[in-house]
Amino acid sequence: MIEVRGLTKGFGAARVLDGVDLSVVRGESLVIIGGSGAGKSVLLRSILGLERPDGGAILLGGQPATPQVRADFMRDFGMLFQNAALFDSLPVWRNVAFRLMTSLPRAEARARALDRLARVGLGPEVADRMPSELSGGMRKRVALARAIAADPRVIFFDEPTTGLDPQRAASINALIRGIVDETGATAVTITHDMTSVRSIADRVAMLARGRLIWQGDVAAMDSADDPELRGFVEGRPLA
Ligand SMILES: Nc1ncnc2c1ncn2[C@@H]1O[C@H](COP(=O)(O)OP(=O)(O)OP(=O)(O)O)[C@@H](O)[C@H]1O
Repeated sequence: MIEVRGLTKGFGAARVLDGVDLSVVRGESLVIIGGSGAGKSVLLRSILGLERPDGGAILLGGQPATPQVRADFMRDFGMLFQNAALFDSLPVWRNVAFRLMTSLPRAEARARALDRLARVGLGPEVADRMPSELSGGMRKRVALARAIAADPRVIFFDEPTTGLDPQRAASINALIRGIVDETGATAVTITHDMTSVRSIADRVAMLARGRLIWQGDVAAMDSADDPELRGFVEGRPLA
């Protein structure tokens, strides 16, 4: 579904990505972990075409990511941004239906929005409220409903649990896993929340020093002996 080959990207003298190789297989849930500043966002932004890599290649659905290939790919993708990124001037249902409004009549778009809100545990009474009237956890749910509004085949989750208490984080993790299982969508998540990793991932890739230093099934993570991965997973203080 997504293939990254030898990706490099630097800012000034700093080389953030130094030859990243990554394959995301259709239908899998891949979680990319790594410390703050490791380059997770730069990698995600490069895949999305928001960052211009210095070198390497990105393939989407097996084809080099030309503007046309990227445009086709983007038609089928959903994204949950770290800060929810809702439009403050639009009521909740319009936020959820945002991408549907051009292709569906208003009443159908609203019905779809209500369905997706129900899917993430929010009742119809939330639909006409403004984002500013919601708690952080509810805003994340609305953003999740928006991400799945158009039945995407690929969904990106950027730090989905940041700023949530452990129980609300657990419900977002469970929702994400449920959506991936039910829809068969391919999911790519970046996070440093190990609880998220264990709830969401089929496979884990760890980014450090500009490279993916470990990749494997989530079940293999705890028995892997890579010292950097061990330190991260166990939350050991940095030397
Ligand atoms: N536009 C930019 N200009 C200059 N430096 C940048 C830019 N974007 C990212 N960087 C640098 O690239 C490095 C990686 O940043 P990135 O945001 O990808 O890290 P991250 O792994 O997502 O971290 P976090 O977990 O804290 O969000 C950082 O050192 C950052 O300062």
